[in-house]
Parts: sequence; structure tokens; C-alpha cells
Amino acid sequence: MTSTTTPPQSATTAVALSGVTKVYGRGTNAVLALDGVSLDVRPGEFVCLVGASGCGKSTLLNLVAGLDRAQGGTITVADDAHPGLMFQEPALFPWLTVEANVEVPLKLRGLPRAERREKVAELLSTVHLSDFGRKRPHELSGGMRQRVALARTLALDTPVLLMDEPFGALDAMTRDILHDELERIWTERQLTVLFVTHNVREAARLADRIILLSSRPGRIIWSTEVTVPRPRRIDSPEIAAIASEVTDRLRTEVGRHGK
Ligand SMILES: Nc1ncnc2c1ncn2[C@@H]1O[C@H](COP(=O)(O)OP(=O)(O)OP(=O)(O)O)[C@@H](O)[C@H]1O
Repeated sequence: MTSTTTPPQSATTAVALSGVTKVYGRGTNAVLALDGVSLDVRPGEFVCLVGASGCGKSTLLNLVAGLDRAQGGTITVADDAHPGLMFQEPALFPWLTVEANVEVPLKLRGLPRAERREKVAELLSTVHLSDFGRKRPHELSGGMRQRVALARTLALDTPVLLMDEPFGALDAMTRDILHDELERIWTERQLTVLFVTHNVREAARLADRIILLSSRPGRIIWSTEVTVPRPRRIDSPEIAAIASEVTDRLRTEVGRHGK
């Protein structure tokens, strides 16, 4: 079996992984990064992936994004949508203004100029950066740069957002604000989100479901539905209790591998 992006299996699945296996390298240098990962993500669901360093979280996102191919299994994205991918580093073009950065995907999509301008204004308003369109990335804070990266990803007009530690480099206060912002945008746009994080509190704060991957090779070893009503607070006892349970599971898994 090879990795494919075939039509959706069911209207109740936005992203489906079935028996996904990823090996890097060959022969004696081969590294089995993912081993038979199966996961169905519901449309509009917010799924957080946690696991020890090197367990294959980024690999999984890259495969769903279509940046790499799996050796085994299938990956299905509903309606053949091309997911948007965001990283810890905003990866903006430093020589372009904020507006021009957000405009890049719109140009690539071939939107006419007037429509692009309208869309850029709407997206900057969505991430609360309407007054900063003419600035360049170096004039912005880290949190603002991630807002630009988010606006640029949203410009792809995709229903599926893949986020690889997007707030990992930010201070706690900025992260807290961006959690609220992301939650609002996720709800307003009915996005499906796959979010990788090392921060278990962040996972409990944001997720509908938390998935725990084993240490390499990555396999899904545990998951939990987070039913705490929204809006949530990262410092609430309910979130702390879930984070503590995830930490315990993670610690057991890391301990099992002697890392
Ligand atoms: N291009 C590559 N070539 C060889 N090995 C790779 C490559 N990319 C990743 N790996 C290995 O595959 C495994 C999974 O890597 P991946 O980056 O997906 O893990 P991760 O869970 O995202 O890690 P982290 O939490 O540290 O970011 C790791 O052992 C890594 O060293």
C-alpha cells in the first residue's frame, strides 16, 4: 500500500490516516518514525498530538500536509483539501510588508488584485493586525509575527489547519492570548485542527481530543476526549487535572524507553 490523497471515505471524517508507516533512510540507516498510525479526525475537531521528542509528531503533520510520502498506509483529506501548515517559526518573508506576506497565497491562488486587497484586509482584521499592514516582520513582536503567519495560512482558504508547535517560542502571556484568538478563529471558520505541542496544559486548554504517541516508532498509545466546556482557562483546576493525567502517561512512556 502507498500513501495517497484519495476522496473522503465519509462525510464524518475530515482527515483520515490508516496504517500510516514512515521510514527515513534505507538499510542499516533506516529509521522507523511512524508505525501503523490510524486516526480519524472529525470535521471541526481540534486534535492535539503529544509525545516524547522524536516520536514522529512533525513527521505525521508533514505527511498530512503532503510535504512527504509515507511508505505504507493511506492518508485522506476530505474534499481533497490542501491543509495549511504553521510552524514554531513564522517563516515570513522579511523584505515584504505584513500585507504582502498575507497576500502571497492569494497571488498563488490567482485572485485578482481588488479581491486580494479585500481579503488581506479581512484576514488582518481577523488576527487583529489591521493597523500593522505596512510594517515589516522585524518591526513586530513574536506574537504578532505568529498572527501574520496565521493570517497567511488562513489565506489558503483551507478547512484543515496543521500546526506544529506554533506558540512554542512565545511567552506564557502571549501564548494565552493566542490560544483565545485561535479558538475564536477555529470556531468562526469551523476549521479542523491538528496541533502538535510539547505543552500538555496547552493541549488540555485547546483540544477536543488529545492523542499520545509512543516514543519512536510513533504509534498511537492513548487518547482522551477533553470535555471541559469552552471558554477554558489554562490555569483552571479542570485543565490542570487533564494536563496532569497526560503528563503521567507521557512520563510512563518516556520511562519505558529509558529516555
Ligand atoms: N529527514 C529525516 N531523516 C532521517 N531521520 C529523520 C528525518 N526527519 C525526522 N527523522 C527522525 O524521525 C523521528 C521522528 O522525527 P519528528 O521530527 O517527526 O519527531 P517529533 O516528535 O516531531 O520530534 P520533536 O518533538 O523533537 O519535534 C526522529 O527520530 C527523527 O530523528
